[in-house]
Amino acid sequence: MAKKYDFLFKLLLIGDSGVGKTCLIIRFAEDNFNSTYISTIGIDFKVKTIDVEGKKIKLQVWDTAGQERFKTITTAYYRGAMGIILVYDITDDKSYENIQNWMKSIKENASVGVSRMLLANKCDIEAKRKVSKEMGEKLAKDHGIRFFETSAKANINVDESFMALTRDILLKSKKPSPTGREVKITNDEKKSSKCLLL
Ligand SMILES: Nc1nc2c(ncn2[C@@H]2O[C@H](COP(=O)(O)OP(=O)(O)OP(=O)(O)O)[C@@H](O)[C@H]2O)c(=O)[nH]1
Repeated sequence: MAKKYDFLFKLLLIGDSGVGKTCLIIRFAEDNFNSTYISTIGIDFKVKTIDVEGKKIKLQVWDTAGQERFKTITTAYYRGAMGIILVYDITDDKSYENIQNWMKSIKENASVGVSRMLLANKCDIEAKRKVSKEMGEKLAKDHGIRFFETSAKANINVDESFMALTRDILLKSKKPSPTGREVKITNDEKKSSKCLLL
């Protein structure tokens, strides 16, 4: 059977528990939102194929548990990621401060040259904002990465941010670099699964 995509990219979302990683993925992959909070256990993923610059890109988007107790499991997935999305919650300043620790974790566990992006989620709840847009922009600039304020709930900048990161990876994959490879997907990986690896 003919392959239905030109590239397969693995993306990974990290950030403190409750910042909205799962909701961002569900909004992106299924255009849906649920306000019931079910904390991710270990790791999970969803798949979506998008068109970028005339190429069919299959995205395998990995959702990690933000809770510290799953750190050993989740960091094991950093290495295979071609893009890592760091997420904080604009109503939770601790989640913003912790981005530095998540950055450190990338340095320790991810492949050199991985594309990174910073998302400030829950921008629909302006009344409870604790982290200004400027603070987010500065943090992203300090690390030389893209930044978006997003809302999984109100569907703000979700597609745009995933598209931008995918475009960055595609650009890199056209040049010879450690991340510029097409990865194969196994049959077991083809369907989205719920809460793997305890
Ligand atoms: N208002 C608002 N609430 C959101 C948004 N995104 C997520 N939430 C809510 O925040 C809570 C946590 O969302 P999750 O997506 O489960 O958070 P998570 O980062 O995956 O959490 P862990 O799995 O524990 O790491 C849920 O109650 C969501 O409904 C958003 O953009 N706006």
